[in-house]
Amino acid sequence: MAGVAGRLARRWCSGALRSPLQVTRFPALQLHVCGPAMRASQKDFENAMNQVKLLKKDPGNEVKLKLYALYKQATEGPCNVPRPGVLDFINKAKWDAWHALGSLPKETARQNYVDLVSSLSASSESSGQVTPAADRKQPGSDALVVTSQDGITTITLNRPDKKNALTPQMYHDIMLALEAASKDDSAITVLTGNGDYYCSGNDLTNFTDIPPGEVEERARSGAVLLRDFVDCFIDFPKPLVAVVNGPAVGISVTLLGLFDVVYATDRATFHTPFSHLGQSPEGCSSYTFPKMMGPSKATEMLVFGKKLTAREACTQGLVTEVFPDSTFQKEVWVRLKAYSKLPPNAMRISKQVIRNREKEKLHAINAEESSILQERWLSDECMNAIVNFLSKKAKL
Ligand SMILES: CCCCC/C=C/C(=O)SCCNC(=O)CCNC(=O)[C@H](O)C(C)(C)COP(=O)(O)OP(=O)(O)OC[C@H]1O[C@@H](n2cnc3c(N)ncnc32)[C@H](O)[C@@H]1OP(=O)(O)O
Repeated sequence: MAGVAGRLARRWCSGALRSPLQVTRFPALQLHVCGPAMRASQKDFENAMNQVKLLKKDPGNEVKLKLYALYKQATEGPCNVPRPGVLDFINKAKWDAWHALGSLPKETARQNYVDLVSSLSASSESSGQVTPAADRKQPGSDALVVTSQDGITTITLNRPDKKNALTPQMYHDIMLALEAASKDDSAITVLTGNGDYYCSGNDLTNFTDIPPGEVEERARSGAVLLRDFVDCFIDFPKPLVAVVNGPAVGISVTLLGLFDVVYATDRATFHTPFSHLGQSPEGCSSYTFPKMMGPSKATEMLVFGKKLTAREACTQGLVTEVFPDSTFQKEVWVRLKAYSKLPPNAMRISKQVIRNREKEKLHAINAEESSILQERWLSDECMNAIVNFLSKKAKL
């Protein structure tokens, strides 16, 4: 079973449903799924398990019990374990729901599960996404969700409570997801965020808990990670689209210069507070930003940390188009679905013709920026800025 799906199923089976009155919070993500298939395959089933994780609205305990029962029936067959004791209310409710399915065949339970999830997803406020790609290697944590549908592979940052700040695990998972997306049969790849933020950049707590003797080594390995990460964006062979669903900070902004198209909600802002953090630009922005907006506008952003509105970012060429927040998801996904029907090889080749002109240059810039940043991470300015952030967080 795919990692995310497995974790989800385990969570459901092992206590997410803590009390019949307790509501499990689901991360907010707009989604829309295919209608019910005539006969659900194992892949459909795994996709459905991933979709449950992205439901915008909590489906309520009754539906969750139904999902639990169908999941158990589909994977283990009829319930023939002893009924939990009368005081074990939660497990008894789960057992009852499963037992009520009697001898329903596994295939039918699987189909019913898929149909139920599909109806929940369709009724959820939605736009244009999602069928997780069950045959791809799933990332190592729930902080990233990869889905594939309608010729579009979507990589969603899924740490909304931390404004989708990027942990080392997430950098690795994004690299894996890009690698898989470059080889799958989708025509377009999308990066987006779940929740009110697109991404708040590097997780600043990445700088904590470093033993004194290991600071240099951490800076060195951080620079290697950064370089590898950005290289994946430089080399990505298919059209890469950023669906910027909210404010973006730091590396999530600089990387936009390596995307082919950037769509933003009018609620988005673009902020690169590198000097405030004692750091320096990465993601090839020292090259792409001056190229797209001219050196002085780039300096305002990258050196003085001026935060741009979505409309300003669009005027500066960083954003392709801005949409009203109320229709953002709908309009963007309709557009992307139409683009994804274009001949994929032609799109891939056209992208490469554009990118190949400066690939070498971008790699060299990435290497240089990473090495400068490695030095910056060791500076007092940087250390102080991180301590500042962490003390505010700790309300010191
Ligand atoms: C190896 C590769 C290195 C690549 C180099 C990359 C560099 C960069 O990306 S530099 C940019 C780093 N990012 C930042 O400086 C942003 C820091 N965060 C903030 O300024 C704010 O949190 C905010 C403006 C993004 C949101 O403010 P607000 O709406 O007031 O929400 P909170 O501050 O309460 O945030 C909620 C929750 O999320 C945590 N959080 C947000 N961003 C980060 C982050 N970048 N790193 C770590 N944690 C973050 C925040 O601490 C709150 O957590 P709790 O207090 O636990 O609820």
